[in-house]
Amino acid sequence: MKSFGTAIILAGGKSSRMGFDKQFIEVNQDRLMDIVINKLKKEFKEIIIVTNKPEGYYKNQYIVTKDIIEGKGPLSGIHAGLKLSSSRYAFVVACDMPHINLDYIRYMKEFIGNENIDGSVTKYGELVEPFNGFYSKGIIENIEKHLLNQRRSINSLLKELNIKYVEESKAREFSPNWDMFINLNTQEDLIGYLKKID
Ligand SMILES: Nc1nc2c(ncn2[C@@H]2O[C@H](COP(=O)(O)OP(=O)(O)OP(=O)(O)O)[C@@H](O)[C@H]2O)c(=O)[nH]1
Ligand SMILES: [Mg+2]
Repeated sequence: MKSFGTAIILAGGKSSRMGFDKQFIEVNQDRLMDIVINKLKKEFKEIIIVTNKPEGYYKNQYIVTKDIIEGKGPLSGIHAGLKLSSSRYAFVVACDMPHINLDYIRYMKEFIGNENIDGSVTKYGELVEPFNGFYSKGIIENIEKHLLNQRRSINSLLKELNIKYVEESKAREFSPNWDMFINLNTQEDLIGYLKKID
């Protein structure tokens, strides 16, 4: 089994704050998702999209799948993605995070190395950034138990697992303004992003 050959993109949310489906946002006629996918392809052989609209994708370039435990938020997506992953650790990102940082991804791979952990994510003050992180295929059952107990929080699950944390100061060396963790929740977020890339 490969160690780090897989990236999972979560695209099964309701986009309630954005008001239209975030997975199909277009930037200069390209789908934002395609920009994300094309960057990830440089570092990952296997791309898995976990979506609630599989019909919206061409399936020859990547794996397209749906939640198995539906309607429980991002952990549902991580769960379905890990099930199909052929790698020991999968990189997990949200469909609305445009600033994929390949240098940071490479750093995280080395940081994990051969260690036997449940995942690796980045600290942010007292909080953690659950995306732009690596998760082990070994936590599938942990996620199932968590969701069956009606617990949806990734952060509360992480507290129960063996996670290796990257310090915020280290991550800031790669992304001083924290861009690589920015996600587009609202139309204001999207407008701000479009202005910046102009
Ligand atoms: N597969 C899957 N992905 C999800 C689910 N809920 C959220 N996501 C994804 O997780 C990421 C982070 O979620 P949010 O930023 O809260 O997105 P969202 O839930 O669509 O947006 P809001 O409705 O505004 O909260 C996004 O990439 C979502 O597409 C889900 O139930 N299943
Ligand atoms: Mg949400």
